[in-house]
Amino acid sequence: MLKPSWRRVVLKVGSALIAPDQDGCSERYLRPIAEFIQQCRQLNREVILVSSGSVAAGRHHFQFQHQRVPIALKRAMAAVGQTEMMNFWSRCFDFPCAQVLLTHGDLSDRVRHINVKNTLKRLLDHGVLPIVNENDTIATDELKVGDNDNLAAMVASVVQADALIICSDVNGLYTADPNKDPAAKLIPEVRQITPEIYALAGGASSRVGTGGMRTKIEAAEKATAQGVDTLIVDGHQATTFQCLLAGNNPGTIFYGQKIPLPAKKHWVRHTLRAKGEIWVDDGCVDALCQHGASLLSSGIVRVKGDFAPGDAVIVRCSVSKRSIAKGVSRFSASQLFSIKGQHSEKIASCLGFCPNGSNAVIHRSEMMLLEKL
Ligand SMILES: Nc1ncnc2c1ncn2[C@@H]1O[C@H](COP(=O)(O)OP(=O)(O)O)[C@@H](O)[C@H]1O
Ligand SMILES: N[C@@H](CCC(=O)OP(=O)(O)O)C(=O)O
Repeated sequence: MLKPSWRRVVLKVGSALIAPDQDGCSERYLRPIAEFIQQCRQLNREVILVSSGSVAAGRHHFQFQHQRVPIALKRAMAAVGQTEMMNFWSRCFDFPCAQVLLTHGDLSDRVRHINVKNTLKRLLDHGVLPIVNENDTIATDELKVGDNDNLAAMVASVVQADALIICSDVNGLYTADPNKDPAAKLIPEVRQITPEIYALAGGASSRVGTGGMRTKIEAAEKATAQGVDTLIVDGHQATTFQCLLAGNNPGTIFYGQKIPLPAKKHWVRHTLRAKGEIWVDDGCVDALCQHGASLLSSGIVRVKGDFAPGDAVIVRCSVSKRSIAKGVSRFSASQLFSIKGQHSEKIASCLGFCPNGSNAVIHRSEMMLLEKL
């Protein structure tokens, strides 16, 4: 479904397509995908490829039979598999390819985020195909995104893509995992991602897949919030790509929201990870939810976690215990311990200084109310 309005597309290719037999990269599925990329470019569409498969492609170099691979070995597999995968893609094209390896930290740090954005833009401007993957060789649990569906959605947001196409081993979202339930039915269109949609998702069934359907729905939620149409399609079938080029939907499409979130709020909501919690009283919940106010110290009753100024936190109602909002705290956890419950004018005397010249603990421009209360 290559809409005329889609000028920039992020294409995500899963491990099961890159190395289906875990015996190095296989041409079997990659040729039609490479042709699709070429055709998109001929139609003046910009493509950013997010390619999984470094671990699956590198696995055959290591004598290891068990299904659960220790993390140090996985990193080594990724190191060797990543070069094989890049070589493979490069051989498919007569234009240059660029390897872009990212971790979550590269996207959550504002300066690095802008560097990634500028680099991707330069590559596209010069006709180079960016090929993105997680930097699995160095990524730790804390640093990594963890799956390439979410990574692709974050990349789609960074490059302000119009569409995200997730090529998987299944042709879309079904009412249940079709590998387990033969009666499961394909859902061709999703307009709103609700808890009921999440409830349909099961895990990965292939030996090499990471997130299953859940991470694809998470990716669709991230991308559609910024107005990016998101498709899940079957990358095994060459007909999928003919169908896309003919302007048809071969799988499931999640429609981009008509009113996209502003970029900064999207980044707070969908890229930053919360490092702690600020619990607030009922009056404060009312001010945030009903009046769109900034969070002030007077409404804070409890602070959890160890966070620094500039870190994201979850705001919780101390009565209902529900998560109300996510935002960037302008104060550290230890500073908030000193000023919680105090009126804003007391901040300077409590702390001995006013850290940033502002009284708001979380400014409303850096706070997102959470829809799923
Ligand atoms: N509701 C569902 N609809 C479709 N597939 C589902 C669903 N729930 C779980 N799955 C599983 O998700 C798998 C795709 O995820 P995954 O193996 O991680 O693929 P990839 O490597 O492409 O990221 C499918 O093969 C399927 O078994
Ligand atoms: N970054 C990892 C892949 C992670 C991942 O999400 O895999 P997949 O579910 O196959 O898209 C790798 O290159 O092996």
